[in-house]
Amino acid sequence: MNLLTVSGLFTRALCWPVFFGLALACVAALANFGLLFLSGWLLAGAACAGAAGLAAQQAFNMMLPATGVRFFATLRIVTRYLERLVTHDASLRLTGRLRVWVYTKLAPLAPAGLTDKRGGDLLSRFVSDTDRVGQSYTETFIPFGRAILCGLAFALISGLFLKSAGLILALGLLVCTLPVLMSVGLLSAPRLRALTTQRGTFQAELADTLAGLGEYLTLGASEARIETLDSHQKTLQATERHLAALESGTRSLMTFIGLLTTLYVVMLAVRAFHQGTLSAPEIPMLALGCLAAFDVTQPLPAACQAFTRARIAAERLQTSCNAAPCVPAPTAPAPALHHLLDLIVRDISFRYPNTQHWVLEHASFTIHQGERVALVGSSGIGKSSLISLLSRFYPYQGGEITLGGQDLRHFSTEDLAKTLSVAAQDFHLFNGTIRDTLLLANPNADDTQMAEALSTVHLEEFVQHAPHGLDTLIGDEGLALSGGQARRLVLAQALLRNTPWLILDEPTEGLDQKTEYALMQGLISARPDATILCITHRRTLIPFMDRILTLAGGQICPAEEVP
Ligand SMILES: Nc1ncnc2c1ncn2[C@@H]1O[C@H](COP(=O)(O)OP(=O)(O)OP(=O)(O)O)[C@@H](O)[C@H]1O
Repeated sequence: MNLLTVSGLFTRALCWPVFFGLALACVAALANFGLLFLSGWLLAGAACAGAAGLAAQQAFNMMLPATGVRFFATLRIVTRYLERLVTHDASLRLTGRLRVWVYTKLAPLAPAGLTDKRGGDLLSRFVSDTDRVGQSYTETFIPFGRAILCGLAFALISGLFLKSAGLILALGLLVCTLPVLMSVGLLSAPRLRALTTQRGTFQAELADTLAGLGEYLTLGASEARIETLDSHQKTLQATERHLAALESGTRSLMTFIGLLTTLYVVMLAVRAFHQGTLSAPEIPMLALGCLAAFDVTQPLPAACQAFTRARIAAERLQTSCNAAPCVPAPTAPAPALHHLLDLIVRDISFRYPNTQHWVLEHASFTIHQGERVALVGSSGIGKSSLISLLSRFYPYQGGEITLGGQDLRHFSTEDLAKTLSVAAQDFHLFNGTIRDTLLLANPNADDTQMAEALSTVHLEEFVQHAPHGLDTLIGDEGLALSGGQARRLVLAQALLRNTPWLILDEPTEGLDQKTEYALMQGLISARPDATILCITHRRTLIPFMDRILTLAGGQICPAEEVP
């Protein structure tokens, strides 16, 4: 994606508002020019008539130009207001569409494609970069479009009164827009690129710091962390200062060019007056018109920097969004499943992307529908990795997995989620209420179903005593819950989804033996027909299972002849 392909989003959705905004911006600039142009003529005309005696004073028509001045003043206010309204609305809508587009590109990359990215940096790309690209139309297209169109119109209008003045004005505007802006563009580009990287790093560091604040405090590393953040901030500020100095310096240079041009126009006008080709009131009229004309060049240095920022942001979004998903989405719709949802893993080999170590090597096993199977094995042997494969988070390099007679590769993760519920070991709880958390798993669940699921995982009493019952906030990552309560809430989510398969990764970790026993009993009586694959290190869970599979050396023991 670059700014041109973003214009695909732009042309489809927002073509008219943006062009309407440009038209309004041009009318506002023309009204400003007309106001000063006419005011200059009116004041000088009135002064000349006053000096020429009573007859001239009475002959001078004050009303018509004064009405014109009022008209231009009102038009300028109204069109400026409307322009802001239309262009900001267009910009916000474009940013919104861009964010949806970026989300649809990023979502299929998770989780495998995002493991090497920092959360804060991704957030910065998702929020700031989309903002920059979304606003590029109003921050760059409008000022440049207005400067070109109105610059031409101002030169033409001035040229109608004095040809040479029109030419000089056009030349002055051209010098302002071309060489000056090109140099500011070239000088700013490396700093803007550095600024984007520095800001991304700063936001990533800040996000990490906030997420791990507790750990930094307990490890006594908070001071060092603050110093790191402070130094990042100072670097950012230095780059921003440099860019601001460049922008204001350019604006001053443009003002200077504007004044020189005006001075030259005045000299030309005075000469024309002496030659009798221009009236006296037309001299200040051309001078003020010339000054007003340079108003449209003032936003251009900022627009130039905004364009470079947007281009860099578009490149960064392109890098993030154009990565191919680690697990390609199936091209055909989800296949029809057999009545029996047997899982057959045949000769599977798997290693993580960019690693050499095989986690699974020619592993085979079968789990029939309705079975309850424990998966055991030493820490780090690959049990959770196997679950990730079943959830289609990672691709496997060899072998075949079928579920209900269909190749797992033909399912999207969304289709698979209708059959499998996974209560993972490294679960994530969003900040919200207990109700929000449960509704996330099943948006149609009513209070009775939620109460049943909570009772099965032995959280009913906890929720009853919680300050706001189901509407109690659980905090970031379930911070307001104990480890065991958080895990049981995740189990309640899995139960509420009511899928035929339940995959539980260490479901009773952090629970005392009595609660563990009661929970497993409750779970099995709540879902007697569910097929359960349960990863566990705990011997106490084994009696609840029909059989045990052991993962060792990348293979499943006992080795099975898989059909
Ligand atoms: N995203 C990843 N990228 C690269 N290697 C990984 C990744 N996740 C896990 N691993 C590696 O794969 C191996 C298996 O890890 P896995 O989490 O599946 O083990 P486990 O059997 O579930 O361990 P535990 O019982 O401690 O939870 C480990 O060596 C681990 O370092």
